[in-house]
Amino acid sequence: MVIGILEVRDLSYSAGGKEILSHVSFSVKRGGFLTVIGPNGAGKSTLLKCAGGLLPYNGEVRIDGRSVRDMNERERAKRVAWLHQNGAGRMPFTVRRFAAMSRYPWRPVLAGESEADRKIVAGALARAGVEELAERSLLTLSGGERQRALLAAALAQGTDILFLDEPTSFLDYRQQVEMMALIERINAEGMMVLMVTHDINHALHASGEILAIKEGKAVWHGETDELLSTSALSEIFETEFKFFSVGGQRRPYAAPAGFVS
Ligand SMILES: Nc1ncnc2c1ncn2[C@@H]1O[C@H](COP(=O)(O)OP(=O)(O)OP(=O)(O)O)[C@@H](O)[C@H]1O
Repeated sequence: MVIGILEVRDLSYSAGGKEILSHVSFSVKRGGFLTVIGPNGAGKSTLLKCAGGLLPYNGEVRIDGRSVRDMNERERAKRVAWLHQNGAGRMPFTVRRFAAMSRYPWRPVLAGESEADRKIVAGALARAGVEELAERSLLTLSGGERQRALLAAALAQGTDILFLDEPTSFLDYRQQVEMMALIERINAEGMMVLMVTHDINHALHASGEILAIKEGKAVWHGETDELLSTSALSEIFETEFKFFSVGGQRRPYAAPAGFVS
């Protein structure tokens, strides 16, 4: 059996007198790409927050066999970088400064930026294509620029796991294409990705595996190709889906039948 870099076993979470996640289990291998899909309010973001150790949970989450519960914040930040939904992009820092701040788990407390930090930050800005924005304030960036700047900061953090919560929300089509291409490139370079998205086509085209959550329970988990050959997608979203093959594309596109005239 292949042991994943990220192992989630029997994960449950309750809040406000309600069970929001119920006994969810999955694992993601080193360098893998798993996307979590499901209807509004299914528990997807909560799942990400629990798996990243940001919320208290029942069950077990392990990274390379070590319980996330036993890690302090710096230890977790050495392993998992985040792009949060409506993330921290409204802070009054330049893109370079913000990316430099994300080196903190690797620095002794109160230590300044080292030459190695500066090189890593420069590399991250280049990988995310935001070198030209380096001295711009995050407050002045468009939505797409801000997402790339935040991704650069996540890369500068130097982790091998990336959590993405709706990375393309509020982006126009060109920015979505560029963002997803960047995420796929980062994954191809070896970063494990756990992504939540409402865009089923981003899930189908970028990820190796898909996990569907509904009312806090895992209702489907498998390789992305398997999802294309069943009625699972229609059942998950309770609306019929149709698939369209497009020349040159590895996988078909999916659309709710109600959208297709
Ligand atoms: N602290 C809390 N107290 C009460 N209810 C909560 C709390 N946190 C989350 N919930 C509820 O849990 C459910 C799951 O929320 P979550 O944000 O994880 O869903 P989601 O699948 O990411 O939704 P969406 O797709 O709409 O973003 C929602 O009904 C939400 O209101």
